[in-house]
Amino acid sequence: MSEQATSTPHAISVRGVSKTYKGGFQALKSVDLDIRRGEIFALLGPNGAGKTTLISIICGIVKPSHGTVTADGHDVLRDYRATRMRIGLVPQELSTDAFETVWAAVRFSRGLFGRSRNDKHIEKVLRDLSLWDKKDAKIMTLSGGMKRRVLIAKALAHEPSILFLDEPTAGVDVELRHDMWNMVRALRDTGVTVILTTHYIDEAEEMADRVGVITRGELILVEEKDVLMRKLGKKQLAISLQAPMQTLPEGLGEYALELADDGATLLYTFDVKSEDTGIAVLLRKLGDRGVDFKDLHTLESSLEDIFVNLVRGTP
Ligand SMILES: Nc1ncnc2c1ncn2[C@@H]1O[C@H](COP(=O)(O)OP(=O)(O)OP(=O)(O)O)[C@@H](O)[C@H]1O
Repeated sequence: MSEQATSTPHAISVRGVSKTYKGGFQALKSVDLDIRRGEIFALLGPNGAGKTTLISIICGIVKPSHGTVTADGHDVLRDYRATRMRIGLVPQELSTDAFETVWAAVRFSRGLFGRSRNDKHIEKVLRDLSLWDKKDAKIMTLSGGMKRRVLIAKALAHEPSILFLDEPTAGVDVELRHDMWNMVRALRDTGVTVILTTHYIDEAEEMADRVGVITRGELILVEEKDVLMRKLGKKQLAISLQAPMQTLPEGLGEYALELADDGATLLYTFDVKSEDTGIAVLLRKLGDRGVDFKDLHTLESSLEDIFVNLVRGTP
């Protein structure tokens, strides 16, 4: 998809960024990436792929070996204070200011980025994150889920326009995950650009406008989520057989068929884009060969299937 020409710069622009750590390990290899203003961008990748390294470089915390990063058109290293003020970062680790109250910790975070005191804003952030009734509680007394909310509140205290969430729902229960997703969507609706890293593909499938896949330090794909699902998604017809089969029926080599469920199901993979799926003829040919079935249904691949194939290098 072509980038729309606009006079305003992208929220984030990464150009030719590589990172080799001391000791010689190359964690990133010439990454180029533009994050559009107001989108939710999910960065997916297996363990050790380079996600945290990339985020840390974008936030100006880690220095790239090569390349440049701009936030709202400002270089993140040369103009660190100006860019850091625009960026909120919710790190993976839980907060360490255990003895602070929620209110004090969040208010302090605002000051760190040179913003003047604004108790009204802090109150709004705490209310939006359902933390208001915990404002005087010491952080150590909160549940894990509440501590995560405090991390988000701290990241939002200085009114950033770009928010990074590094594995926002790692290890949280299902209910809290859904709350998080709603919070992130609500933020996007207020105009905040959101970049999240995740291991959970359903999280990206649920929330992201665009998806980037990083593996072994290379950004191998950036795509609109819907386009990705259409382009790389497969559809399958699952044919439940009356009698299980050990081998595929003869003479149907032109069809992408495989047996599943110990031979009780015949799976036919067809092209989503093609006009003619070939299903009608296949079913007739199966009938001609005496293959009876009791049920038919279609299956669509998930983002997870697509991701696994991409990372394995067999899209
Ligand atoms: N300070 C460092 N010095 C040397 N190697 C490092 C350093 N930080 C990270 N690495 C290595 O760089 C690679 C990428 O790490 P990174 O944390 O960016 O991956 P990740 O995609 O965020 O992984 P995870 O999902 O496990 O958090 C890993 O192999 C890691 O061991």
